Amino acid sequence: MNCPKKLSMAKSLPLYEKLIIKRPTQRALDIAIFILLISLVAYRVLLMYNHGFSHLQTIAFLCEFWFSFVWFLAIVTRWNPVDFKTYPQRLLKREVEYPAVDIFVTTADPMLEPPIITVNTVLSLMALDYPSNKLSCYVSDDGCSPLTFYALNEALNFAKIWIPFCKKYDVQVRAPFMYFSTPPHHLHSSTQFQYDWKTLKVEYEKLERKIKEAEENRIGWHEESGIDLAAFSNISTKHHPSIIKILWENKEVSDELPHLIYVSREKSFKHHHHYKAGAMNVLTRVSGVLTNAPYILNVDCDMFVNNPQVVLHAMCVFLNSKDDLEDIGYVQTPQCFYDGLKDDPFGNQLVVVFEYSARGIMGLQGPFYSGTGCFHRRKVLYAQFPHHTIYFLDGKASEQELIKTFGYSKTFAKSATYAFKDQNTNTSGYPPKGLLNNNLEAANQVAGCGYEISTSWGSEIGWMYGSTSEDVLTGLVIQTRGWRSIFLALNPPAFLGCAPSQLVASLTQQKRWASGFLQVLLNRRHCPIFGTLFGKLQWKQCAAYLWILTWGLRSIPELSYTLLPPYCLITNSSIFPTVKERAIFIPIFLFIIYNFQQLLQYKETGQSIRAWWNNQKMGRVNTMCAWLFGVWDVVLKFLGERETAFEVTKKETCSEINLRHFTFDESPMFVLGTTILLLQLIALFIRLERPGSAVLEVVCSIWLLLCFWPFLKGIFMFGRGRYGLSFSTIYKSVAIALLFVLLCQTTTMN
Ligand SMILES: O=c1ccn([C@@H]2O[C@H](COP(=O)(O)OP(=O)(O)O[C@H]3O[C@H](CO)[C@@H](O)[C@H](O)[C@H]3O)[C@@H](O)[C@H]2O)c(=O)[nH]1
Ligand SMILES: [Mn+2]
Repeated sequence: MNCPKKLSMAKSLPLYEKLIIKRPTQRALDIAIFILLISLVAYRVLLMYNHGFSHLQTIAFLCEFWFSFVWFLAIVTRWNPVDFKTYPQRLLKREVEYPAVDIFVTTADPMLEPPIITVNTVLSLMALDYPSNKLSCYVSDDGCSPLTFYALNEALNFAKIWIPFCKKYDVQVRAPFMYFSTPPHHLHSSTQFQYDWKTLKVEYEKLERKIKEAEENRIGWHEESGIDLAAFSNISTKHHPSIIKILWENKEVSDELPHLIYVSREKSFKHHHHYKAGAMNVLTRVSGVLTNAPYILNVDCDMFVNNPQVVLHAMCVFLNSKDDLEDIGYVQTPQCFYDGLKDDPFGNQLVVVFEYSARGIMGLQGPFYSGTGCFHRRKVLYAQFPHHTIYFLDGKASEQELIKTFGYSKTFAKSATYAFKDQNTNTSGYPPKGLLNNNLEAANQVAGCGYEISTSWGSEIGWMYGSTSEDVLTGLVIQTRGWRSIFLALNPPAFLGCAPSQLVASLTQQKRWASGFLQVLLNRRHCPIFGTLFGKLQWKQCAAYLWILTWGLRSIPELSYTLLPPYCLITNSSIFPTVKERAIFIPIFLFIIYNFQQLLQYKETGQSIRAWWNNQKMGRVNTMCAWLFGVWDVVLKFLGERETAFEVTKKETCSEINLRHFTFDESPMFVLGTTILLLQLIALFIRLERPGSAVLEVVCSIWLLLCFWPFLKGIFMFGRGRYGLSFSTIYKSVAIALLFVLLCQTTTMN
């Protein structure tokens, strides 16, 4: 950073501050729940001590012990909530040279991720409030699609009028589809504005139409487009050479357009491409030889910029003070969603998780890396340690060492040594001026699919391989080296994305996360426990990682616990204290206080009671259906049966979203959900026929029935397309439920 001496940094105001949030009620409730959980566990122990061993009690004991453990982790995670406030105005006053930022956007499939969505993301990024000559936008296209390429080209033409418009009128939402979805709010201000607004809207609609027509594959669009699509002809998306095209080069003018580069990495049947992590590593290298900015911002193709000042905010953290110990590795913004369905019917907007758990983690070593909306220091991705103490490779590393780590490209090795150098001499990246057009050859080389063989990519440097949640794994590795991170919850939110708007997509995403997390937990090289024992991961941070990484595993105790009430009702036994026992208050209070706390959290975050109920219901469905299958995927992988694939989430433009109903398909996840529902029905029916003393068991069963109610609707909607469950799902579920009843009866006979 070229900071003039006269401007004494020490005296100037800080660029960001940490604010402690006090939540005494939440803490008290957390503790109360923990004490009740422990009491329940103690109750089981005493019971078995007095009445001897019982299978039923042992299962309950194990489950409740596990719930207490997870609750403990949750308390540690959210005990110290904090907030960070950044002051970009102060940064603007300091006469500093802004560092360059390389922006990465990933897209993988033009069918699941319509190009118009990607185009909007790219347009919003190119229009960021930051000197354009310091920004380079790289788009990775794993679908190697001429359509995406064409859409980007068209978008570029539109960008030439869109970006000046945004800057002139200080537009807040810079994704055109969003901007034009509402009438301009100062339409009446000036005739010039009205005129510009209308012109831009017409132009945007033209762009939309062109992309749509190409999508519908109107004959001749290839030729008519006037764009050279030869590189895309006669290739398979899974097997093709790398295609790198510089769509726009900024000629060092700060109010022009930023660089725009299209990258489709080489793919071959012989080499594993490692999904998103692989794409990110290619982008890291390609940008390394072309622009080599000291900071990297990455966003998914569906996350547009909602706060154009976000880069300035992030720089407030990175450039705060020269005297600061440089130990902040990345700055993460929360995943917020636009046009979320009312009352969060599929429980995937994660508002409460972000407000409570993420804020808590902010008070520890810092947020997990969550894959999108994150700024990294480049050298952090090259495995450097904080505080300039130890370099993964010191500045004097031999060429051989560099090549062994970073691969055979000499151009890249050289660029990496620049990245390691002090930030002070490296504000605009290497080479300091312009895009190195001559380096396209090197760029193609480092985008090759065999480039990483026997290098450290994916194991020590870059994005880590081995988990479909590459984001959490990569963040863990960084924090294990001692880096801290900072969470930037801006208002308005920095980025807005699109949450899956249908049940199947949502469950698939949950399944992938659960299996990805488990893969991190079981990773021999980098797991949080080793990170704390042998690395620099703080123990509380380790607890927070364990809290999230055990998501998938939670399905097993939860499913077992769910089977207990129907088992009791069918066999006329009991698992909870009876009305006559004073201990009955433990589960009752637990139930009341827990749900009260949840409700309070939904209220505090401005959500409805309905949203609470939907989330609590979907919590059960996600855990027992999606997460269980996530675990199953990992088991299969261990048995060598199959590779866990990264299934891309389907993105829909908001106009398509009108479904609040559950929709089903043939997935075995639905068999499980339906079986759980049927079991509760059977159990309650039996109980009606033969009243007994078990009361809480009945309550639990009814509660579960309500949670799985959409499946009952699914049965009734049988035969009505995707709103109903399929015949095969229903008969499989009936068979399993009957088998369970039969098993219950045989165990009682013995
Ligand atoms: O082979 C692949 C597969 C995916 N992607 C991209 O990865 C991103 C995330 O994929 P998506 O299907 O949207 O997954 P989500 O579950 O919505 O993503 C969340 O979870 C992922 C890890 O599970 C993180 O990587 C993401 O950043 C985070 O938003 C998208 O931009 C994809 O285009 C690729 O580039 N190549
Ligand atoms: Mn996504």
